[in-house]
Amino acid sequence: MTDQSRVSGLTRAVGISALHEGYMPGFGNDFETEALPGALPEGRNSPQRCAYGLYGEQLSGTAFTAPSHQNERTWCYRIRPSVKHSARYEKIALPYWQSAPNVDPDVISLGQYRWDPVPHSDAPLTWLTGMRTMTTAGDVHMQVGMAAHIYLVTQSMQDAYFYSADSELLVVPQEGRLRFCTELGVIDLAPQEIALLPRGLLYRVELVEGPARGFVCENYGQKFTLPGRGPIGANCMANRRDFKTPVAAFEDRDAASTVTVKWQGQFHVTRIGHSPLDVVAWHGNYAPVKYDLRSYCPVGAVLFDHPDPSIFTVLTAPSGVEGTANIDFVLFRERWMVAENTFRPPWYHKNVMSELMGNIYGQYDAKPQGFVPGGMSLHNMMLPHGPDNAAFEKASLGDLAPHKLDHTMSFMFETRFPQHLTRFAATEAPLQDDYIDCWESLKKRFDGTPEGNWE
Ligand SMILES: O=C(O)Cc1cc(O)ccc1O
Ligand SMILES: [Fe+2]
Repeated sequence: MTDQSRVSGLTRAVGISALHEGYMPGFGNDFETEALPGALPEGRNSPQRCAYGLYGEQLSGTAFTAPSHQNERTWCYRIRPSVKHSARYEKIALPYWQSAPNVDPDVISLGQYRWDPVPHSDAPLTWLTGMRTMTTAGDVHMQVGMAAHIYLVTQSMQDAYFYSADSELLVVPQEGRLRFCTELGVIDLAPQEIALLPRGLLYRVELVEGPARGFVCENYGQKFTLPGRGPIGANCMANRRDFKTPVAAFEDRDAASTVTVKWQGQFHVTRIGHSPLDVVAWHGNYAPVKYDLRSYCPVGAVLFDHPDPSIFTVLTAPSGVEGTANIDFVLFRERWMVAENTFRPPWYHKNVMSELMGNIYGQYDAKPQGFVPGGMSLHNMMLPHGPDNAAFEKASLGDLAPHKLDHTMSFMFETRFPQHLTRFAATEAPLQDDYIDCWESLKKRFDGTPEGNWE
């Protein structure tokens, strides 16, 4: 790998093939990449002296002794070891970025909630100051649970870097374009794509096209992975080859800079004199990744009935309980509806898991009105929900010819833990006070006859 180019101030390898435009394909692969020829040691991790005078450093994403099929770590060869990017820390306040447990006694989380998109303002907001926590679940101190955030970004982070020791971040853009300049390479991200930023990975976020808005699932627990497909077999849903990890990229830049660390729900800042994005080469399987949601291949009912939405799981973050996720990331995208003699939209239900949904674009079949792009809804643990009256009537009385659900992309962060609204979600965000009225006009159709009353 000898071809380097300058991208966004970072020296970046072109990668194994120009086809991948600076990304390497695969999910959970053991990758190797170097931005300077010969920077990666051959055959060992810790040579006596690394090429170019680099320092070798391991980033451990799992316990040393995690089972080998789950063990994740990356070896970095960098200009300075990370300990040089870390001086004395001061605490800073980022009051809109909250962590679990965050139970506000004045806020009622029991309910069905829906929000309009959190609007942009004139305020200059970065990835850190523009993060707005909507719900939290579990306990960050125990590494269980999650938080759901909205981000509003109008400004790049300048000479400012960040990592979360608390969590892995799943980023779901809805508007605008961001560039994540990470220790391990550059990820460009636009709506209909997602990115996973592993716990401990240091990065800076640039605004490429703004303003930018999107959703973040902050996963305190075990990493997201691909769900087992069971009898579906080896293909469909999210395919491994469609995930993309950036090639190595580094900065050799002296400038007064800050590094902010999220640790145990609190934010700490340290000041350094250079860019910490100085990894020239790396190899390993603990790395950021992006994925285009348009490559998700949905599998569904081809004759009758409506399967559980787990059929649309893109990624799952396991909890200690088998089959009961800390978080499932579920995608409702364009697809054909063909089921015969079937109520095709989501059924009415109560769920032991709690369901937070976001709309990326278009119209969601269970809620033709009110659940708009950029908006969110929460159907908390064991709280009944289902299609609104308009969706129910249309699906019950409509023609059941094959029909394409087009122009639609919504998602769900589904967690085994109840979600608590933040004060921001309950009082500042545009909560729709009348959301529950969408079920108000559901009529009693029972009239003692087998047909029921469909007047
Ligand atoms: O509540 C929702 O809209 C999400 C959902 C979708 C679906 O197809 C079946 C069940 C379910 O919870
Ligand atoms: Fe649901």
